Amino acid sequence: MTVPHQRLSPDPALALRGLVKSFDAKPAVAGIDLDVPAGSFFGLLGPNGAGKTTTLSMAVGLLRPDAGQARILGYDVWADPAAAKARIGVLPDGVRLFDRLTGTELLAYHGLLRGMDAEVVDQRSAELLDVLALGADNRTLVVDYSAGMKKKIGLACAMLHAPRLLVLDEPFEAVDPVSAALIRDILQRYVSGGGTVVFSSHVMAVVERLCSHVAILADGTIRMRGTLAEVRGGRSLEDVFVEVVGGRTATGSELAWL
Ligand SMILES: Nc1ncnc2c1ncn2[C@@H]1O[C@H](COP(=O)(O)OP(=O)(O)OP(=O)(O)O)[C@@H](O)[C@H]1O
Repeated sequence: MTVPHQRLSPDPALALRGLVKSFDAKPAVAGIDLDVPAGSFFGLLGPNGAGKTTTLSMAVGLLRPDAGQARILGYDVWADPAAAKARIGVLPDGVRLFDRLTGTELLAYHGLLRGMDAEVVDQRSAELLDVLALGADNRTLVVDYSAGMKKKIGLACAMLHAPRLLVLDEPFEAVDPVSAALIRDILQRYVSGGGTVVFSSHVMAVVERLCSHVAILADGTIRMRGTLAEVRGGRSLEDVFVEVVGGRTATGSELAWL
């Protein structure tokens, strides 16, 4: 099932202009312009090393670009970081968390850092832990969580302050199918309520199922973008993806020694 386009407003939730980033003179992102419509469920696809994490990190103010601009709901991420960051929730790559805390403590820390009322934090964090099946009274430290549980607590931290835009780096990676279905459901409801989600993924089925819009990245540039239907053009997303990124097919003679 694809999600219908929801209440798209004319101002993009996220606007990237001319983003460029190199590491040791090697371009990782080579000039990206992208508008993510407000109310959309936006999937960023690309092979390993395409520049997805680098792009999203620059988009949310975690990594300074060599050139270019990122605006979140009209606020420049680098010129007006407080206003921009107040409006987003981010699940970064690798989810670096203060992990010597329980889930409840970590959420309290995030909520209070954002200036939220302690009672609201308590009530929302209990609800998030419950909905994400992490257990509101779980005394396990986050450092001892499984990879999938860490993803889920990272997502809870990103959602706690009810941001208008969620930017999620591979939210479904390492997550079991039951939890993935749960996360899909939560995100679909969030978008139905007017929120915007941008996420990177390698899982075509998830992107096909959830996204209203898709962009395919390769070698630090956007190769294709549009609504899901436009990008697919009546084919499977996987076929389009492989064609766009120039997939290599095995001849059968490789690894003969194996
Ligand atoms: N901190 C860094 N230092 C040096 N090179 C980096 C750094 N971060 C990313 N790169 C390089 O930039 C390129 C893009 O990496 P990036 O992590 O953005 O890709 P990605 O599309 O997210 O890949 P994946 O799907 O494997 O997570 C790669 O060639 C990577 O090696």
